[in-house]
Amino acid sequence: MSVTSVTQTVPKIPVVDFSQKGCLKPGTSYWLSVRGNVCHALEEFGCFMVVLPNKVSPELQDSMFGTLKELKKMSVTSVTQTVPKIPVVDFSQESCLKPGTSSWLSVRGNVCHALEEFGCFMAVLPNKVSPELQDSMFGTLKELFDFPIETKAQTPQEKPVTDGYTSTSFHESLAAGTDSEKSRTFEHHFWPNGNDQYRYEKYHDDHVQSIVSTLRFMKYKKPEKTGTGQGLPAHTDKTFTTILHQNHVKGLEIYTKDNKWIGFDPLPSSFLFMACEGFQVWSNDRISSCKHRVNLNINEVRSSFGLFSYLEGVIRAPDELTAEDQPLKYKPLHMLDYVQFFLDNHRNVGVGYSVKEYCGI
Ligand SMILES: O=C(O)CCC(=O)C(=O)O
Ligand SMILES: [Fe+2]
Repeated sequence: MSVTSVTQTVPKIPVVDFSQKGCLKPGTSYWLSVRGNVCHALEEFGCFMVVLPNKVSPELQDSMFGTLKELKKMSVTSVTQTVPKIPVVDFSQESCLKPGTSSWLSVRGNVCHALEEFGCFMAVLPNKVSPELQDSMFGTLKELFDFPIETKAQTPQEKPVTDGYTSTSFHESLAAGTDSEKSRTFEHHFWPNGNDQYRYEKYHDDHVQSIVSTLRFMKYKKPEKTGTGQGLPAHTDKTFTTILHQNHVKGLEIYTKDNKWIGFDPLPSSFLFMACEGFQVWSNDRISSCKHRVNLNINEVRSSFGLFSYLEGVIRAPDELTAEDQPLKYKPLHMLDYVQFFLDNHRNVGVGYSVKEYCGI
């Protein structure tokens, strides 16, 4: 595509080729040629198409259009829509994590509103999860589930936090604690010589002292038949908070205050943040734990990661959240004891058992 002449019989927008290095150096023959084409094109059409081969790499394109797609989705999704949608909170401004700045105040307002209304929100962090990081995370997840069943079944386990391997006919999950020791034990169980891709604990904030977390890898088999609701039954997590990240295969749904199931539309650089049962106790029911399920309708393997976080010790609502018209709703809750109780008794108490039954007043 050197130069398309402007004198074609079927008129076409003229193309000017800027691929030669010298074409921007005044006086060179390339420059003279390009200048002639530009002038001619402008005189005839008032415009031209500029061709700059290799200047816009496929990666740059992907990143530009990816961001555009995210922005487009963000602008139409709001917590005040009439058809409810999972609220989106945009964390793209650097200053939004600096307390007191206007973007922090705005994000804080959106987070509180979303949690009060839905118990969850989708956090959009453009450019924080690069395509390379995504590939590496989902690549590691695939490698993990490709290990023989015997290796997976012997994954180190520690109670009460649900580390280890579990499976049903539709779904497998592998979980490991996120402190350095547990995560190293997990890594060496699968890769005796270590695996650089797996070493995620470098992303973990070790200043979050009282939080115990489990990182769980989940893989859902292709549904045998779509529309049969295979996946995970409706439940609330027995954690304080859960943060989910998934591949492109939809299926996660959350239950709204007006009793509707709404689907989560994942974006590559986004997470779903959910307030869970511990949060409900701490907030004295101001925030309800987010009820959700996985309902597979696409004939593809769905993969997801969950960071399940628990608070060590006892949770009680702070004074600010209890008042005469808002009396205390829960006895103090020892989260890890509650998790252990549920693990030991879930067959008897059922999947719908919650903190209301365990320590509600
Ligand atoms: O796979 C998902 O997105 C959700 C998993 C989930 O809800 C759970 O493990 O508690
Ligand atoms: Fe869950």
